[in-house]
Amino acid sequence: MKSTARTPMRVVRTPHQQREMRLRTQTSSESNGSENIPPRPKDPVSVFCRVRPLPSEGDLSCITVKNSTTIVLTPPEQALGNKHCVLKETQCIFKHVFEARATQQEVFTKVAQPLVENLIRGRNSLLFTYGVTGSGKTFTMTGDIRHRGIMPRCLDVLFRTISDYQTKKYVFKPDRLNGFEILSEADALLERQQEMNQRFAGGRGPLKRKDSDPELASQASCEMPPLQGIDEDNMYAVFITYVEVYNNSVYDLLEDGGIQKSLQSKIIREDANHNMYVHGVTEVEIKSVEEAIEYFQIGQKRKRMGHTVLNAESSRSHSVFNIRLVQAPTDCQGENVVQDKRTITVSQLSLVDLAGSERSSRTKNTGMRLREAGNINNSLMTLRTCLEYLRENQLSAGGNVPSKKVPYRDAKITHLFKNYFDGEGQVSMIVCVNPRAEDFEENTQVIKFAEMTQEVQIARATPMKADLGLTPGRRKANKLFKIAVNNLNDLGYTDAQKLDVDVGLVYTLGPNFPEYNLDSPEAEDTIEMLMQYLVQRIEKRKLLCEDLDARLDNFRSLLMQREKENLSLRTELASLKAVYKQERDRSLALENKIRVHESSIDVLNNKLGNRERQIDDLTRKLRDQQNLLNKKEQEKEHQKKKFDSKLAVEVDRRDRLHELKHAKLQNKIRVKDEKLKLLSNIITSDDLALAKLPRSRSIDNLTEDKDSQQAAQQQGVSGSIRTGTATATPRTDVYSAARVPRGMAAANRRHRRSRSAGEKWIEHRAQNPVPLGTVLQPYLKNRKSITKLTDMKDLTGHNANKYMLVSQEADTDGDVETKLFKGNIVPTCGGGAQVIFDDVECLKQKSPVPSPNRKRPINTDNGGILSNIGTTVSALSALTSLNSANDVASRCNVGIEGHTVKRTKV
Ligand SMILES: Nc1ncnc2c1ncn2[C@@H]1O[C@H](COP(=O)(O)OP(=O)(O)OP(=O)(O)O)[C@@H](O)[C@H]1O
Repeated sequence: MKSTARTPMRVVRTPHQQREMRLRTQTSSESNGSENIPPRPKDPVSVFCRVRPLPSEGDLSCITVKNSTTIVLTPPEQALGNKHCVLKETQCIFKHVFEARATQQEVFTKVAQPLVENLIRGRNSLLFTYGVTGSGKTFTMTGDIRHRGIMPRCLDVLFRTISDYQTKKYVFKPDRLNGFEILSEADALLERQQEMNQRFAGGRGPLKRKDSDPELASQASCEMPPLQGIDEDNMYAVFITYVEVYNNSVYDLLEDGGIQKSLQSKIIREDANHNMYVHGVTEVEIKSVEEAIEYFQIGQKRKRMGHTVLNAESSRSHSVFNIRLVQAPTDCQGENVVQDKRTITVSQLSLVDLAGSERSSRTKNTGMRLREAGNINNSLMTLRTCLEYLRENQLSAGGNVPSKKVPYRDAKITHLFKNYFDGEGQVSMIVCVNPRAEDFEENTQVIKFAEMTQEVQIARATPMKADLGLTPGRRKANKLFKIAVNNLNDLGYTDAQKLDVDVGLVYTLGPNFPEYNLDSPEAEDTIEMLMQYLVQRIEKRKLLCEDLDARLDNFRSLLMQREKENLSLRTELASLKAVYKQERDRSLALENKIRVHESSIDVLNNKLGNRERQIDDLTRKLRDQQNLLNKKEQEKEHQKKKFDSKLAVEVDRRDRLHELKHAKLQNKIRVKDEKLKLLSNIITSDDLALAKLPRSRSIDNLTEDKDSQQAAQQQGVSGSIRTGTATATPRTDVYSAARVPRGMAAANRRHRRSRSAGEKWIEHRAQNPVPLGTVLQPYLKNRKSITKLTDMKDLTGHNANKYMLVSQEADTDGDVETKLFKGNIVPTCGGGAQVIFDDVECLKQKSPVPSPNRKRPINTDNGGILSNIGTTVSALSALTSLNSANDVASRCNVGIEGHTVKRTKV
């Protein structure tokens, strides 16, 4: 188990954030005019001058090194003793002047070593060599096998310094945006394996180098002491890029994939920290100086091949060799890099070997060479212009003169180093001069430019380290712990290797830790004490391990038991799963069936719906038919009623006719009987003569009366009644006056009542009359209803003086006609009574169902219920039919005849 960091982490700002804050602070202070915040420290460009030895001993020198900082330029004429020379001697001062005898080591120590120290401390630096062709720029920067230049020495001293603090390969990985990301140990291991596979497969990958190249080894070995100032708690990795700027195009010299690809021009971009970089450049992680030199040589080779293809010269291009140092703090155990990208610090040392700066007129170049020279001059002129503008801007800062825009982008080489001049870092320049007289003029130009450059101020880079609040010296403690473990292992404590690193224990042992070095006596004491503690720890660990083993055995047996149970459960589970599968299949099949049935149910439901709709339609039709049938039935019933009433009327009429005939025959018989009686009386009477005439007359009259009455009845009731009414009275009067005892009973006038006196009615009507149901009803205040008039008492027994015969008839149209025959009951002298009709009322009730054959009466405003009331007797004769008259007459006759019969008996 690895312990976690005990010290709480502080909020850490990345270098970029720190730089941004610093720039912001500076901007605000400048804009506010505040003088509280001190201005950023600036250093001038460090310009060194190196004078190479004269190419040949016979050459005339025009440069004299006066002291370590000053040279004197002497015109060649003057050097030859020409007293009239126009040009004067010029004296130039530099930071340091290396005379011809100066060694590569001296140059490195003075110029490049501080830059490597900057690199280790996380600062950026730029070093470029400037001078005419053949002045020793490449010699100074690269050197040869025997005289190693600045670049290999930088790499050598760098690797010597960081050798114990290097990460494994691919822990830091370029993100192709000029930044880096941190891979975990596992990912880094995977990358390493892939690289190895590629190497064995012989495919694309890093260089395939020989393990020991004596030439390289000699070039790499400088035997310089490591530099101071390294952070021992950090882990480091070195990356290199090598590009060439030729004809204002940038080429990647380390790009894999053949010369054609290497000759593809790259573009320059700005990263998140405002640093310029070549986009897509090959960035190689190197772990030793030999590896770096080997890559450099590969680059050189590609450069030469490219120049052959392009028919160019090596001195016509600018070479940029970048050394990038990536560092990040280790974790609290000092073991691995903290997996936080923000903690990474990247510093860069750019070593630039510029092309020769001679004029084309002197070199007498033409064509291609002239164009090259033009480009070179242009880029160098741009460099010169940029530095001049920078100097002018810095000199006029705070004044009223507006600052000039520095034309970095006019040339690729200035564009690439824009951030050094504009931002921060350290810039150094070595002006290489060939002291021969022929180069006097160019040297003068170069030296003038170099002098001017010294006046350019560059902001000093401040070291930017991510402070995570971790204990310093943790890596040293880790190392001490591992030394102690190794020692114990050598002494036979094999368990010591199993101990986890405990840096806290190391801290507790030494009072001055971590000030002392690993090879100091204090460190040895610490290791001794550490070993003792670790021995105790190992013993305790052993005990604990034994206990753990016992527990493990127990646990194992328990585990085996559980495993067995698990196995049986698994078997059971498998069988259950099989059952479950079957059940699931069955359920799926059932579900499918259900789906099928559901769909068929849907179909049936649809059909049912259709059928129900059809049933509804048919029911509606049936109801219509039923209604039609009912109507027809009603009509039929109506017709039936109509015919029934007709039939009843007909039957009634026949019956009445029959009765009339019967009555007629009886009358005839009676008349004959009376005649016979009279005749017998006559025959038997003594006073035949006296009695003969009146009797015969009386009989004749009676006979005539009967006959005329019957005739009248045959002709019509109304006529008979009218006749009766008109004629009967005088005839009765005659009887009452002359023959009251034996003739027809005369009306007793004394019993006649006035109309104003109380009337008592005999209402003679059928047994079940048709109800009138009308509003207007005959008003009879005091009445007695009878249905038959069979006896005299029916007429006289109720003290009635009014008689009303109610007759109801239905005609063929279904109308009901009700007739009220009204008369006075007049007592006769013989004790009988006679009815004298004096009024007829006719009530006609129209059928509500009109007959299809019947024409509506014109006057039907009152619903045809009551058409006429109180018609007179004279009008009645015109309105009533023969049949009804017969009926009334026959019924009236009953009363009359009854009286007659009685009278006869009396
Ligand atoms: N300080 C020196 N000591 C000894 N030899 C030197 C020195 N400087 C240069 N030379 C020699 O001079 C020759 C030309 O030097 P070099 O190629 O470095 O010049 P250069 O300025 O790089 O030329 P170019 O601009 O063409 O690249 C080389 O053979 C080199 O060995």
